[in-house]
Amino acid sequence: MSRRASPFEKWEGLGNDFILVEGLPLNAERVRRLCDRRLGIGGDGVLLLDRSPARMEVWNADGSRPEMCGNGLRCAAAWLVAQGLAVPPEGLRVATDAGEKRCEVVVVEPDLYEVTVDMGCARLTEPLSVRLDDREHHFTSVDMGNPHAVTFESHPEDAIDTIAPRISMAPPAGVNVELCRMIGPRRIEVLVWERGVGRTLACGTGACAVAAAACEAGLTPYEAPIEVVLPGGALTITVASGTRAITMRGPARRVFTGQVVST
Ligand SMILES: N[C@@H](CCC[C@H](N)C(=O)O)C(=O)O
Repeated sequence: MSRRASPFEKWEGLGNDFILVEGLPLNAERVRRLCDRRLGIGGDGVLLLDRSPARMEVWNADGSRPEMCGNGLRCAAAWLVAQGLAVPPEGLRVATDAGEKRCEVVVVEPDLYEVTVDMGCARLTEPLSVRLDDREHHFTSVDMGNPHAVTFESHPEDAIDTIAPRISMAPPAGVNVELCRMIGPRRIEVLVWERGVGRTLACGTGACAVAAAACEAGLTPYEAPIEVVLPGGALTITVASGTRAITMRGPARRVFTGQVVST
């Protein structure tokens, strides 16, 4: 039996880590094996990338296919630049299942990049209320291409591991859950439970959804940079008033390279 080796790179954005591959045939089972932290490479997801035209396809660690990934997109854009792709003056355009996104990539040091992304417009959808263990939980639903349930209600300390996984199963397709606390006029602390992954150190689309929900609730102003502080670090998010068009700025780092070996 012949063994084929395909190159991969491992990248992370605030500890949200991804296996980046090009031209590797994927299915749910293969993605689960690649993302397994003991039996595979380990990661919160796999990003299948094309250079020309630039495109990112996202897979969650459980083998499901979300529409969009903010931290992943910063990694994908930085990867394209690291491959030597010529970047037009107006920035890089990367196609995703949630539409084309414009990215600006700055090299900070070898293997570390700062990426600013036009994430498109946050869309507020039907609020979500869930009754669990005799308590009603209220969430602002925000569509960033993928679905988010955001709350500023106070919760017990373990809620991210106890309540959030149950909320994340909300029909029809599940949601990413963000438990938030204002810690300054333009600073928000957030814990994330990601659909198809579990608790992660950061979520880019989640940070955008949180900022949009906070502006909508009058907790922080539109048009000014908001610092969203996640366990893995902070992202800077700006929400335009009216359109709710969002920009996200944060790091992307190449961690290692290797080969996927398969028979
Ligand atoms: N980590 C991501 C979001 C990845 C997709 C998400 N788990 C979903 O199922 O929608 C981000 O940085 O945005």
